[in-house]
Amino acid sequence: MKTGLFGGTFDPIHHGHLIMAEQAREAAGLDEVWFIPAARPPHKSGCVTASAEHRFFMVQQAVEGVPGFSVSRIELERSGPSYTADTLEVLMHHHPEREFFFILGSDMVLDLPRWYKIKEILNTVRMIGLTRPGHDWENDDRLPEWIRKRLIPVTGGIQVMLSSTDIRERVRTGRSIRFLVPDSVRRHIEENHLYESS
Ligand SMILES: Nc1ncnc2c1ncn2[C@@H]1O[C@H](COP(=O)(O)OP(=O)(O)OP(=O)(O)O)[C@@H](O)[C@H]1O
Ligand SMILES: O=C(O)c1ccc[n+]([C@@H]2O[C@H](COP(=O)([O-])O)[C@@H](O)[C@H]2O)c1
Repeated sequence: MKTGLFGGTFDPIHHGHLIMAEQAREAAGLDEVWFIPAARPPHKSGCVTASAEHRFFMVQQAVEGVPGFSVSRIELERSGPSYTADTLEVLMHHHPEREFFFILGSDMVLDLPRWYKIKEILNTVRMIGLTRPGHDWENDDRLPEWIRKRLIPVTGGIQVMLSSTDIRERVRTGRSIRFLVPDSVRRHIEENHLYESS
């Protein structure tokens, strides 16, 4: 069974994430996509705003009732930085019958050389790299060949100019986030006064 793993901070999840997950699913013929909120994203320490539980809950709301999409608590139940290599090791151990793919946007593709145990990760899974406006990894010479050849590029699809940073900034300055995030996520943000102060 082909399973896409979509790791992220999801602070909060937005429609850009959902659209890219769907494009990855379609392009690589994935049977399932598991969203994996990072408890402590390795390269974002200090800039995560909502708690891991709030971020998990919002992802859960966003994927509820979507066939093939689900959310995993695996990184919330572990202490220390949420290294992808550690997550993959556990998942491969528990699900030897599955073929895993890791889904990421092009800004993160360019960050791959800095990841913990990146060689081991790329020996284990292939990565599905989706184009994010402003980050063109395919024409970027800085990306080494040994990483490039483990990437499945998804280009020419729908590109969404949305980021969690934009959403947080909109909430903080009292602007609308309607249609940028699922309604259930927007309600959770409002009811819990998330992102109202910087
Ligand atoms: N609009 C988008 N298009 C393509 N990829 C995206 C988009 N938004 C996020 N991603 C990808 O989703 C993954 C998780 O991203 P993350 O949860 O950090 O969201 P973000 O919008 O990048 O957040 P922030 O603005 O706080 O940095 C990363 O691989 C990132 O590249
Ligand atoms: O394992 C690493 O070294 C590593 C370094 C940076 C990011 N990641 C993972 O990449 C995913 C996207 O990260 P981010 O910071 O864009 O939310 C998320 O699952 C992170 O845990 C993983």
